[in-house]
Amino acid sequence: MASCDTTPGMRTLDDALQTIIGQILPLTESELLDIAAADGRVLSADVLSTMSVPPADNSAMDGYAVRIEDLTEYDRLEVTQRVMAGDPMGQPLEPGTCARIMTGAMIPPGADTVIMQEDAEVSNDGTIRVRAAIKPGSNIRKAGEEIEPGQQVLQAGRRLRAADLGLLASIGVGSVNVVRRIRVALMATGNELVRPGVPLQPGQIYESNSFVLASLLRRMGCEVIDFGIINDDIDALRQAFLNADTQADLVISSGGVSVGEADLSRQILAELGSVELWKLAIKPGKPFAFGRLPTSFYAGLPGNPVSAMVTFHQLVVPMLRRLAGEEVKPLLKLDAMVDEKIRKRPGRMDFQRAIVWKDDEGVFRARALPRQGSSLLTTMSQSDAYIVLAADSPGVDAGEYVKVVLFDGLLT
Ligand SMILES: Nc1nc2c(c(=O)[nH]1)N[C@H]1C(S)=C(S)[C@@H](COP(=O)(O)OP(=O)(O)OC[C@H]3O[C@@H](n4cnc5c(N)ncnc54)[C@H](O)[C@@H]3O)O[C@H]1N2
Ligand code: MOO
Repeated sequence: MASCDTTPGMRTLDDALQTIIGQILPLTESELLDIAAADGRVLSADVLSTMSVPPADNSAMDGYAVRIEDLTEYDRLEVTQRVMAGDPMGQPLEPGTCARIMTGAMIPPGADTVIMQEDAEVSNDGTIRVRAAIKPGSNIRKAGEEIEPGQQVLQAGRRLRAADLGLLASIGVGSVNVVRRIRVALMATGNELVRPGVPLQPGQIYESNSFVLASLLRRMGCEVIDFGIINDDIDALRQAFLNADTQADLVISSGGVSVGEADLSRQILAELGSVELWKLAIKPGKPFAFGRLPTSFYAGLPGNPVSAMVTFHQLVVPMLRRLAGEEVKPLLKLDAMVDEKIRKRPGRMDFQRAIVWKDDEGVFRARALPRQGSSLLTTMSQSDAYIVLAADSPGVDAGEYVKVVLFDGLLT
């Protein structure tokens, strides 16, 4: 029978997130940036359009601008003008005439419908005959049909995506106010750690967490202040925490948050500020700590590389979103069928690394990697999703459905 994880004092992930969201207030400082430079940044103010989009009625097709009633009154229409996209307004349409028009060109006064050229038969005498039944108003994009003056196009708290930058450009906005970059101090703790590039001595390992975390932080638009490796020495750690606190909005360390004799991070956090959370019912990531330093927040990630990533995704990303004034929404979870059984000990919510694909019948399938140790960084590199198993779940059998969170959906 599966035994339970009975670690005392473990908080659920939801409970922890509530504490974090409740304690953190969004930053209030902002900066004005060109829209190209604002990619991935968070708007600090609503953006309202001062103009109509499109600015004028224009053609959605290459063809002929006509007056719809002329189609019943005249067998052929004379092409009397030609309007291209970018041209000034054409001449008013006289009865029995039409305008050659290109996609994006302004509709001349009097015209109310565009015939696509495939529906027009062109004669050498400069007239056309319309071959198809046409609905009045066809192929015209009306001024303001997408955006009207005064309309809010983007809301404060929006993390700008590619389409948003285009949208801003389309209403003539060249620069926007965004929340200033969140400054994050990053440190890796542990006497065993060395940076790649030097040979390992017995007992040492290469430090990898800060490379992973710095990459994730930059993807979130943060300014990373890298404090490198700090030894398990109480004075060195205290000094690093104090320095980091003066420079950053959020201090993140990895390692040293568990219960071992060199696990000093929490001790220093308690001494300099307050421990608001410690020990979560998640696997991996149990020893995660959250608290306050004199002027910044602190997140203590477990040293195991997978634990550090899982806690970053589940807890640090919401912290960063909250600091930036974004709405913190639950992650989108998909249902996928497992093709092999998964066993788990009840007690902690489990984040198993998995491969996800769609089978020939269109069903999402997931398979947990065979090894799930929290020290195995290869499992993060070789997978594309987390299978999320509830704390009380004993696991699932082959053919049952599980919840999966795709790494792509994590936006980091
Ligand atoms: N008696 C107990 N021991 C442990 C418990 C427990 O509940 N009781 N929890 C285990 C769990 S779960 C985790 S997770 C780890 C986390 O411990 P720490 O956060 O204190 O991390 P360390 O002990 O410093 O390191 C753990 C592991 O990760 C390696 N590491 C650390 N930093 C890095 C880095 N920057 N890059 C690469 N690898 C790193 C480190 O060498 C250790 O092997 O505690 C368990 N123990
Ligand atoms: O929580 Mo630890 O992160 O299980 O390995």
